[in-house]
Amino acid sequence: MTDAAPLEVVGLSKSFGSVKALRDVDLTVRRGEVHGLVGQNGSGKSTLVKVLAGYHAPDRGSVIKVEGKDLGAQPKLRHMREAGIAIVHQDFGLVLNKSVAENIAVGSFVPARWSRRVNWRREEQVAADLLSRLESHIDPRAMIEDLSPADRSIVAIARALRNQRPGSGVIVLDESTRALPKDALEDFYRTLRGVVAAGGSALMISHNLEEIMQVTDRVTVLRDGAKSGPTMTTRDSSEAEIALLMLGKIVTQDVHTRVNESPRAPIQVRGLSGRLLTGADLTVRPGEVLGVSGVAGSGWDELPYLLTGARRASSGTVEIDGRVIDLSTAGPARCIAAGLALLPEHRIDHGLAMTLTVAENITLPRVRRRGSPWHIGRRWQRRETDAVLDGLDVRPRRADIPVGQLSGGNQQKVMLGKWLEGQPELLVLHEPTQAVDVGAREDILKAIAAIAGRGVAVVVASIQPADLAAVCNRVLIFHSGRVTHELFAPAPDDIVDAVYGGHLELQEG
Ligand SMILES: Nc1ncnc2c1ncn2[C@@H]1O[C@H](COP(=O)(O)OP(=O)(O)OP(=O)(O)O)[C@@H](O)[C@H]1O
Repeated sequence: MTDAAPLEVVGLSKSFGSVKALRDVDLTVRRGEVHGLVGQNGSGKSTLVKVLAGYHAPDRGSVIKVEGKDLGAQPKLRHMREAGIAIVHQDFGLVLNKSVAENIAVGSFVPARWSRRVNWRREEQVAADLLSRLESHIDPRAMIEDLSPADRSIVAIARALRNQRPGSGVIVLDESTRALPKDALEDFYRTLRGVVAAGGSALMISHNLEEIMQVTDRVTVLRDGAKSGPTMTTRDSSEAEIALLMLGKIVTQDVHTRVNESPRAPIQVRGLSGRLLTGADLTVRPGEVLGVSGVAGSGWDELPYLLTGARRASSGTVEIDGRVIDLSTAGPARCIAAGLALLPEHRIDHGLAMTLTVAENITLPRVRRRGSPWHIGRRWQRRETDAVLDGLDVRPRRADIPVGQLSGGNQQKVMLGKWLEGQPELLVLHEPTQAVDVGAREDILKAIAAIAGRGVAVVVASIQPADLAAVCNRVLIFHSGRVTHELFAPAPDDIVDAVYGGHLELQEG
């Protein structure tokens, strides 16, 4: 082992045409540390990860050293991997219908020289050894889909360690914990601490400043592609100080935006069943923000899709203004026509058309109604687009570029903006503040309250207790496919208790 840092980046720049995504960034990850990397949406974090993954070539003059070795001008994925840089992506990137050993082996297994066969017994042993290094007893033959979220996260770390010698290498955690429920986070953090205690290192990218404070040893802040202030020792700084360096302004993390409900007839959902939900009944009033949450596998996260026709329900109806829609037969088109709108969790696959422009994405739901077969009409499109770009501070403020060129958080704002400009009867949002920085989170929560204030019934499905507490008039908690708790204007701790505590009775309103 050398005295050199496991990772040292010097003068790293990356341009996309005229956009300078990274400007002269210096960053050193020390041995045995968890190094936090934070920044506003669009500040260059993903670009830095993609350079470290060998996906983007950095601009000329940038230097990347691993264990003191300069990786040259255009390091590729293979060079990064061999040098011991491993990326753990959001949602872990595991193949659900493959085994633990197969997932750990992906991209790394060595087929036999002549037969080209993979020796799966050997791969299972490799997986077992890695897992035992992490003090885990997960069966290498188990299918990923049968594992808990906590165990999946440990498999992802084991896979990252596969090409690293003990006591060296850097695991890059690219918002890896975003979708992890609270009860799985402790296991993940414990495993990570074990890795760095054994001399490994980690670079953790996260929008969750509470997590950054809890887990990291030092933290670097990016702003507009450049370093904002020197790298700080985490315990000598604070969330407020980091947020100020990120955004250049003070933000209230404790947002409170609940609105008053309208007296109009409520939307009634009856007997909604799917793969996990079993006969859910719920009522949402126009102007109300209703939260839904629960542990993994309890059905709460299926509800947004069943309720909006994005996934066919096995049974269930929704009644809006006296019209009853059978959710076991109605598809998305009928549901949209009836005023049901969905902001899905996976924006790339389900929420946005990546090659269409920002303006086209924002106005898409209303093109048919507002335009004609001969003429779409640019003026209303420009008005709606400007309202979203300004209201949610989308950066860069460009209507004409493909939405795929925006950073993840800015894409999230566009996807939300698409529905904010309409007037659906019921807006269902799944993890609406994912991928956004603390400043944008405040803007998004206020925007949700504002649309409810216009008389729209809103459902927010989330595992973030602070988000639910900030905007919801009421929160339903699911266990085993059923509603077990109904909380009125709850505090975040009430939600955590109801999700992870014992089964309480339905609270009185
Ligand atoms: N392929 C690309 N073409 C053009 N511009 C790009 C491309 N990829 C990123 N950018 C721009 O580079 C800048 C940095 O984006 P990046 O995705 O690195 O930000 P980020 O800090 O990861 O943001 P977020 O927190 O929202 O994920 C943004 O202005 C973005 O629009």
